[in-house]
Amino acid sequence: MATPHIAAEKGDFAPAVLMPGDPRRAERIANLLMPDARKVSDVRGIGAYTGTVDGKPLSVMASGMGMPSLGIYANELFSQFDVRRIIRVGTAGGLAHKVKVGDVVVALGAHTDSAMNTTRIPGIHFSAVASYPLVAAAVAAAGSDTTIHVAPVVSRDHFYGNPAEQVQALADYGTLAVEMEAAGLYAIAAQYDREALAVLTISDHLLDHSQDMTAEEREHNFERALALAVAAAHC
Ligand SMILES: O=P(O)(O)O[C@H]1O[C@H](CO)[C@@H](O)[C@H]1O
Ligand SMILES: O=c1cc[nH]c(=O)[nH]1
Repeated sequence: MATPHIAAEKGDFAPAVLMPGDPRRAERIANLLMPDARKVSDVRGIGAYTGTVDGKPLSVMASGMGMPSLGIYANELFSQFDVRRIIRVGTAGGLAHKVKVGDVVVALGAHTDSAMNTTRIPGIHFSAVASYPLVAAAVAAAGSDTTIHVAPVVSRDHFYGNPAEQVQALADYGTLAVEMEAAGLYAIAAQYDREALAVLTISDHLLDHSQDMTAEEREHNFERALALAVAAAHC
């Protein structure tokens, strides 16, 4: 049955959903992966597509930007459409010297400055972690590629204004990248006893902006991350 934000029926979604932030990237991914893709929802311009990859069902749907937006879609997909796993295919800013623009980060866990996870379990600082089988599948698909990293990221409520001392401290603690959704996704998956992973392409670097991707490149440059995401979706 349709929800306030998804105009589809239960069987319209595959058990695994790839979820970029950008609706245009979602359409591009669907066209790239699934010649048989059909649009199953388009509420608020957030297109959702379902088809098959190598005979296996897959859906692609954008989250919009930030945890509140992703939270709406993840909640509805897990609770109303029998979705079992969501794999975010996103962009992120590098915040440590060991990652470069164009590298891929498989987000093992996600620190956050958002209150959304603070209030989940009273008195507890919730740990937002990826699902191990999905991490393992993505790592296996990465092979020996040294530009693919497996590490914690930070999910922030603000895109602009990363305090320099916070960036340094996060890097000192092994955090490689900043984005805006993974911590929310991991927590919602845990809430529903489902699986989640974020595979992030580094689109810009907080310590050196000389190689930052343009808006168009951010829409297009995701193929390597996509291969890992599909491996996780179908593991
Ligand atoms: O490229 P996407 O997947 O949207 O991810 C990143 O880009 C957006 C900010 O430009 C935020 O959603 C952030 O998490
Ligand atoms: O949240 C984000 C996403 C991409 N790049 C950033 O610097 N921050």
